[in-house]
Amino acid sequence: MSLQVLEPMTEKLNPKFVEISNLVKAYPNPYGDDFRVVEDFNLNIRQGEFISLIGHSGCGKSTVLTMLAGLNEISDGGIIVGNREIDGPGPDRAVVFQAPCLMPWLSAFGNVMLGVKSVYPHASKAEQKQIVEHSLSIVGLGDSMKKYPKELSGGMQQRVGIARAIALQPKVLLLDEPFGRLDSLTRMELQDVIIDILARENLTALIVTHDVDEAVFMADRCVMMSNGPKAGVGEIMEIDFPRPRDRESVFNDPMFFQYREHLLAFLEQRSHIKGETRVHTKDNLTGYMNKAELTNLEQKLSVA
Ligand SMILES: Nc1ncnc2c1ncn2[C@@H]1O[C@H](COP(=O)(O)OP(=O)(O)OP(=O)(O)O)[C@@H](O)[C@H]1O
Repeated sequence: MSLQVLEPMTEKLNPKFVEISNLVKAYPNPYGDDFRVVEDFNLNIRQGEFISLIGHSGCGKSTVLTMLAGLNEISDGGIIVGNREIDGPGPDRAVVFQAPCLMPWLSAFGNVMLGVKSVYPHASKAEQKQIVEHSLSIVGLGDSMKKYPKELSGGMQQRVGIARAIALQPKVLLLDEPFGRLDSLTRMELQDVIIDILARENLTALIVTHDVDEAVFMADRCVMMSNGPKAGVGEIMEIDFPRPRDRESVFNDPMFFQYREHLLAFLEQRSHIKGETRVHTKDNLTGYMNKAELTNLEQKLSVA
């Protein structure tokens, strides 16, 4: 069964499936003027593309994601998803947060069903059940549907969170540090789950992450945000690894080292600069360091 049964996608291969234009988020401050967290943030996302959004803590990554989700009011500028300007949350966009926040009195099946019923109230009971079961199976919980959150590990709970999101059959999947609380093995497993789902369902996705390896491994483009306030897109780096991606060959590819080095160099050196967005392909990457400098920098960033 395909998750597109109820609502077939019509905007295939749209190069500007998501258009974020001159986006601003400003909060009023006690002095009567605005604290502009994000300003002139511009980004177009292709249908089916996977974007990773990376930047220093507090620069405004989650702010951009929640505005795209429709959960945070847009102060200025706008966001178009599939030819429609967004003005609030909608089933075309689903979010997976760091904590899955499951209803403790409902089973995994019940938690996923909750969203399906509200988004597809007119689908038959059999169709709703089929969507829930399918979503739980593709995240690897086919045998644990009847379990309650307290009977599930942190990783399994996050799988339910992912199933709940994809069961809504969104066009855009938004991931806000979804693996931040998980151990590295579970994190890798869930990265693979997400990559598989996106390939299968042709979903467009954006992940906010602090993990440079994750940003490179998962994405088609890494978008690096400049430091706030007034944060915007500092640089964009295209990741030229074929899909489907195989973890071992990606991590052993010399380009992987160069991509992550470039991201780290941005975080260290350029993230305060705001101006014209620089776009990098594998042929024009800059900012290389030698291995010792890189190790030094990684240690510094992990302490910060
Ligand atoms: N309701 C609010 N009122 C005022 N300022 C806010 C509000 N919500 C967020 N901010 C500010 O917006 C800025 C960006 O926050 P945001 O959570 O988007 O950053 P982030 O890059 O996702 O951070 P992190 O990586 O640490 O999660 C921060 O300086 C934060 O203090």
